[in-house]
Order: sequence, then structure tokens, then C-alpha cells
Amino acid sequence: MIEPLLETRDLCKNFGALQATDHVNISLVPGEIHALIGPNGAGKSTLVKLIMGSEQPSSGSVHFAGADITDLRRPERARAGLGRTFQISSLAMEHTVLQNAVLGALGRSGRVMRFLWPVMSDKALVAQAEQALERVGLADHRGALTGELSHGQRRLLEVAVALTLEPKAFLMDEPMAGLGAEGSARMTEFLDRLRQEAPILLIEHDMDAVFQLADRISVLVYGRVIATGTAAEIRANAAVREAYLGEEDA
Ligand SMILES: Nc1ncnc2c1ncn2[C@@H]1O[C@H](COP(=O)(O)OP(=O)(O)OP(=O)(O)O)[C@@H](O)[C@H]1O
Repeated sequence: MIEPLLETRDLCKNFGALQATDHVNISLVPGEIHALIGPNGAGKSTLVKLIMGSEQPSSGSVHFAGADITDLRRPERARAGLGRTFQISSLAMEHTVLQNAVLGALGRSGRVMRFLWPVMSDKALVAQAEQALERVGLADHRGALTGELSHGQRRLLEVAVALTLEPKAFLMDEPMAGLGAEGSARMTEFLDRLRQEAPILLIEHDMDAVFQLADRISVLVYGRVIATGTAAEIRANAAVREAYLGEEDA
């Protein structure tokens, strides 16, 4: 069996009487896209927060690259190689595309935030940022203001910012949200290639993208994983159809 890069063990999170995460055991192995789906409020975002370190679990643990990272803070987890793209944009709209990517690269260098101007004259950081923009197809927009980009281009820029950190694994929270058919297709194609470099735990409501991309799919309902399997296995699973896909059909 391939050793997982990322793993949660009996992870639980309670908010008062509500059990948002209920003994979740989920893993991410090298080379895969593992999609996490489930109805609204099933606990997907909470699980991502527990893995990234922005929420602490009530019990259970998170393991990454052979180490127990449960007690590590969010920036330490990011430096250890856990990359994330957010549901809500974290980009500075008044900065250029290149400046945003350089700020991402600066985060990895571990140096304290300096004024933008000296940072932009740091050749190594700029080269790293330019390479990330090239990879997502935004090199031609390097001088554009981020606020002028289309929604789809901003999503790609977020991925470029995450790439500058050279993560060992990605957590992506709805990268397709708000993308049109063309943007979705471009992102799907990009993630398809990216998995070879760093596996991706993907939260996504776009079922076409999920079923097209995912090597494995886990279905979360009321904080619990009710099934994990290939797209075909998940499609055929009666409990999943009842709890989730049946709801979509309705
Ligand atoms: N900080 C919090 N305090 C109290 N309850 C919370 C908190 N965060 C989440 N919850 C609750 O935990 C449950 C799971 O929420 P979560 O946002 O993780 O679900 P989700 O699957 O990501 O939903 P969506 O698809 O709508 O984003 C929900 O009932 C939510 O109201």
C-alpha cells in the first residue's frame, strides 16, 4: 500500500452540542486527487480548517509527511508543505498580478513582510513568482491590476500564489466556484496535471469536475464519512445516492 502523505485519524470537532466532524479518517496519497463532497453544512470546510490548523480538533490527530502536525500552528503547517487555496479570495486587488505572486513567494522565504518596493527588486522572488504565473497561464497578465482580472483568472492567480510555496500537498476549497464552462475546463485541465507534483484534497460542488478528476471520492454527511471510493463506486453506493446524489436528482 502507498504510504499516505496526509492523514486524519479519528478526527472530531464539536461546536457545543453539534458534532461538525465525527471520527473522520481520511487520507491523501501521492499522485491522487481525493475529492470531498457532501450536502451543505456536512462539515467540509470544518475538516479543511482542522487540517490546515485554523481550527483545533476536539480529539483525534492530523499527520503529514510522516509527522503528527496536530499541535502545529497554521503558518508552521504551510511551511511544512501544506498549500491551500481559499473559497474567498485572499488577493490584494490593488496590486498587480506579479506583486501578488511575489508576496506569495515572500511567505515561503520565511522573511518578515517588508515594503513591496524592495521585495519587487528581489530577483529570486520575482523569478519564482514569474514561473508560477507561467504555469497557470497568466504570464501575459503579470503587469495587470488584480482587480481587473476576470473571476476565472483570479482563481488561477490564487493557485499561482499557492504554487510559489512549492507545497507537497494541496487543499483546495471550491476552485471551480463561479467559473464559467471555459474557466472550469481550464482549471480542470490544470489540476489534472498538478496532481503528479502534489496530491490534492479537493472540496468542490461542481460534480462534473469531481467525477472527471477524482481518483477517490469521500462523501461527508453530518460530519461523518459515509463512503470512500472511486467515482464508479460512489455513483453505485445506495447510501450515497440516498444522502446526497438523490438530493441532487430531486
Ligand atoms: N465556528 C462555528 N461555530 C459553530 N458552528 C459551526 C462553526 N463552524 C461551522 N459550524 C457548523 O458546523 C457544521 C458544518 O459546517 P461546515 O461549514 O464545515 O460545512 P460545509 O460542508 O463546509 O458546508 P458548505 O458546503 O455549506 O460550505 C454546520 O452545521 C455549521 O453551522
